[in-house]
Amino acid sequence: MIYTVTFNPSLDYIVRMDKFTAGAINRVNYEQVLAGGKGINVSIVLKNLGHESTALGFLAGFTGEEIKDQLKGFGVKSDFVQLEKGFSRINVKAKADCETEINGQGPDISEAKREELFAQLDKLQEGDTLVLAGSIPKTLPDDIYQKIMARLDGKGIRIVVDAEKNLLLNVLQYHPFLIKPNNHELGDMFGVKLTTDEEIITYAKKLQEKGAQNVLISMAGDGAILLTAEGKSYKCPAPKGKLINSVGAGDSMVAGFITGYMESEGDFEKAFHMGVATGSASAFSENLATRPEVEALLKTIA
Ligand SMILES: Nc1ncnc2c1ncn2[C@@H]1O[C@H](COP(=O)(O)OP(=O)(O)O)[C@@H](O)[C@H]1O
Ligand SMILES: O=P(O)(O)OC[C@H]1O[C@](O)(COP(=O)(O)O)[C@@H](O)[C@@H]1O
Repeated sequence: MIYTVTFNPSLDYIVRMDKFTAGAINRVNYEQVLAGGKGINVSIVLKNLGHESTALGFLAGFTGEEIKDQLKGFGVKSDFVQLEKGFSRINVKAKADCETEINGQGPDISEAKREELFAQLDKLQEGDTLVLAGSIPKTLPDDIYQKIMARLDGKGIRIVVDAEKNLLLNVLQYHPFLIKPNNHELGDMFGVKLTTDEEIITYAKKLQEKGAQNVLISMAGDGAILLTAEGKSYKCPAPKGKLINSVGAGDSMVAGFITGYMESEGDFEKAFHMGVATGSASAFSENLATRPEVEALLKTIA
């Protein structure tokens, strides 16, 4: 069984306008409200690709209700811990000549509510896959993913982590099966700007030295690089297409990789190609990738 955890789910308010001017009234010509947050996006894309998962995490308020309803609409199973105060955040994605994102901070999560999630995770079994993805509300300590991995250590659960900076660095000692920073996040972790593939591979290897098994580095329109635990490396350019909405492309890549890995019974190159095709299929679409869109792009890669 696959479980995704989103500590800080969101409603993504996606708007388009011809021009965005800071400090002025901007009127939009397109708007959409989508359930989001990294683990949630992974669950939606897994479902689109034909795989069941259960979305876990925390929801609050009227926005939380909408997120739950949208997931139901997608046919995604969920079992969120309900918070009594506050509301799940709203993340604004403003697309004009350039993209501006304003991500909310999210509700407080008490110790007792955290324990409720931990109790759910204690029920995971050998062979399960767990995706820990996205930021955490400011009120939580940034060793929370580490605490979860320590708790599940040795149980034979395949853990995938998609998070930034310390949240990710802190878990490496527990040997996550897969991590997926993008090239900018990888550079930020080491305080450097990475420009060439060689530099990216050098720093991705440092994450392996710190304990990560397989490291997938996404590079938006430049495709991706995979370093496997067995010491192999793969590079794949992104398929050609028109960029429409890159929100959720990284999450889609994670879902595609897991799908490719399961369907090929552990072939990393196939998983990698499926990941790239799924990321790009989402980037080339208003909504998250569907299976036919992914299959069409996969033919251009593999
Ligand atoms: N402009 C684009 N053109 C083609 N593919 C894209 C584009 N942006 C993203 N992708 C695909 O989605 C994957 C993940 O995108 P990226 O933006 O690197 O992730 P994140 O959203 O985590 O920053 C890329 O490796 C690529 O396969
Ligand atoms: O948890 P974070 O890092 O604030 O990111 C949340 C945002 O990331 C997304 O999950 C999209 O992520 P990606 O574009 O990296 O795939 C949005 O749905 C959401 O608004």
